[in-house]
Order: sequence, then structure tokens, then C-alpha cells
Amino acid sequence: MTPSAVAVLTAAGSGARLGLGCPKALAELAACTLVGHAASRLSASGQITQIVVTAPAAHHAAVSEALSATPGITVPWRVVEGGPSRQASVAAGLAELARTMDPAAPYDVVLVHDAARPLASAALVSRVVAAVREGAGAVVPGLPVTDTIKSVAVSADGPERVTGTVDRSVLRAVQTPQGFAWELLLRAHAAGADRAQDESTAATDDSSLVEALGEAVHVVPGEAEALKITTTYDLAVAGLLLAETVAGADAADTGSPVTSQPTTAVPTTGA
Ligand SMILES: Nc1ccn([C@@H]2O[C@H](COP(=O)(O)OP(=O)(O)OP(=O)(O)O)[C@@H](O)[C@H]2O)c(=O)n1
Ligand SMILES: C[C@](O)(CO)[C@H](O)COP(=O)(O)O
Repeated sequence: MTPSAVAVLTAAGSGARLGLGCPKALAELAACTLVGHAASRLSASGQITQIVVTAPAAHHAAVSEALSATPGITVPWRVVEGGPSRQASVAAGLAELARTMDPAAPYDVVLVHDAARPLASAALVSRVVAAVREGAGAVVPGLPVTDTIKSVAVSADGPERVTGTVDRSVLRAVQTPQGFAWELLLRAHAAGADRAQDESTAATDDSSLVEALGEAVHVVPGEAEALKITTTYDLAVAGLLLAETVAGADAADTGSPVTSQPTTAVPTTGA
């Protein structure tokens, strides 16, 4: 049976902290939307056979248009409505993948990736898929933490007070794409479904739902380029990183839809 890795690309957030007045996934970096950057890199990995993108209900068409306008997305994609939390949005993407799966050709790997991490490279996508196929049921990219981390007591009427210093040698800042054996992620989302309706109770990533099942989660090296865009500062940093990549590796295939050469339009639907 031919193995098939599929992806859920989350883009249904509001982008309140970015504050641009549009969903974060539609913010632009070098004349391409964040969701377009992320999808084109998933596609460029050559590992993914289809992408389901979650969008805010009111911006379904705009997200589709953004993807249609992005050069370099050669794998089939489609857009579904997201939910009230990231966890709910991923669940909606998984439901769409499950609904349309050919039982004769089941998926072996599913990636969950954030449009908010537009510069995660095609190489990182491949690394995560490979680790799942080598037998890790759940895989996250992670980077060592470089700051000294303190725990604090928070008080309503005074400054925070430090209660301890955490051993940072055992900490990792985890990123997306996160990769999973298909059946395992379905099981993890089913078990944690009661948390998904509210962002305050929802899991902030998918691997924590796997942890809650008592299953192992493995770490592969992450990358600085896979930074999460939360504020305008992050967007500015990503712009600098992208400019450096384009200048330094114009000839290399990084999966970026942005090059200094004219690009050719590609098919615009998930078909
Ligand atoms: N209900 C939600 C909330 C978030 N996301 C996605 O999950 C990723 C990480 O979320 P976050 O960075 O928190 O994005 P926003 O929710 O858009 O940001 P903010 O909290 O500032 O509004 C993003 O790709 C976002 O689009 C989603 O698909 N559905
Ligand atoms: C999934 C994630 O990108 C891993 O670091 C992160 O947890 C998303 O967090 P957010 O609170 O939704 O921004």
C-alpha cells in the first residue's frame, strides 16, 4: 500500500495580538500571505499528498483566494471552517480528512502545522514525516531554551515574585509542523474533545493530547526560521529572515513562493 502523509494547516485564528484587522493567516510577508507561505513549503517538501486548511467562517473565501494566488502549491488543498479554539480547528480538519479518506488507501502520517509559522522549511516538514515513518508515533520539532526561566507567584496587588529557577536543560520550545501516526492523532483528539470548545481549556498543541493518552512524543531538531508570528515584531523578524533566505539561496529550492525571479501561476484549487 502506498503511504500517504496529509496535513491540517491551521489558519482560523483571529490574529488579535497581531492587530492588523484581518486574520493573521492573511497578513502578508513579502507580498505573500502567511497561509500561502506555509502551504507552499508543505507542498515543496514532496511529502504531503493533500492539505486541509482551516479558516474563520467569515474569511473562508479570502483564505481560498490567498491560496489560489500563491505560486508553488502543487498538492491538492481545500478549506474548511475552523472552530472556537485551535484544538477545535484541528479537529475540524481531521474530520474532513477522515470523511474523504479512501479506505483502500488510508493515510499513515498526519501533520498539523500553523499558518502562524510561515517560514518552517520544507526540510523540517520532511524531517518530521521521516521520524513518524521510522516508528515515532508523535513527533514535535523543538529548540533548546536559551533564556533563564523563572517560576513566579502572581499577585493581583503587587509585583510578581520569583519562586524558583527552572532547569532549562530539560526544556524545549516546540514548534509546528508536528507529525503523528494517523490513528494515534484521531484517538488523541477524540479523548480530549471535551476541552476544545473554549480556548482557555483547549490544548495549545496537538502533542499534548497525545501525552494525555500516556503515549510517547519524540523531539526532532526544530529551526529558528519556524518562529511563530504573534506580534508585529515577529512579522518584522520573519521579513528579515525571508529577505536573507531569498538573497542567499535564490537558486536553491527552499519551498518559498518568494524569489527574486518572476514566478509562474499554478493551479488554484485543491483539485
Ligand atoms: N480558533 C482557532 C485559533 C487559532 N487557530 C490557528 O492556530 C495557530 C496558532 O494560533 P495563534 O498564534 O494563537 O493565532 P491567533 O489565534 O490568530 O492569534 P491571537 O491569539 O493573537 O488572536 C494559527 O495558525 C491560527 O490561525 C485556528 O486555526 N483556530
Ligand atoms: C502549536 C504551537 O505553535 C506549538 O508551539 C503553539 O502551541 C500555538 O500556540 P498558541 O497559543 O495557539 O499561539
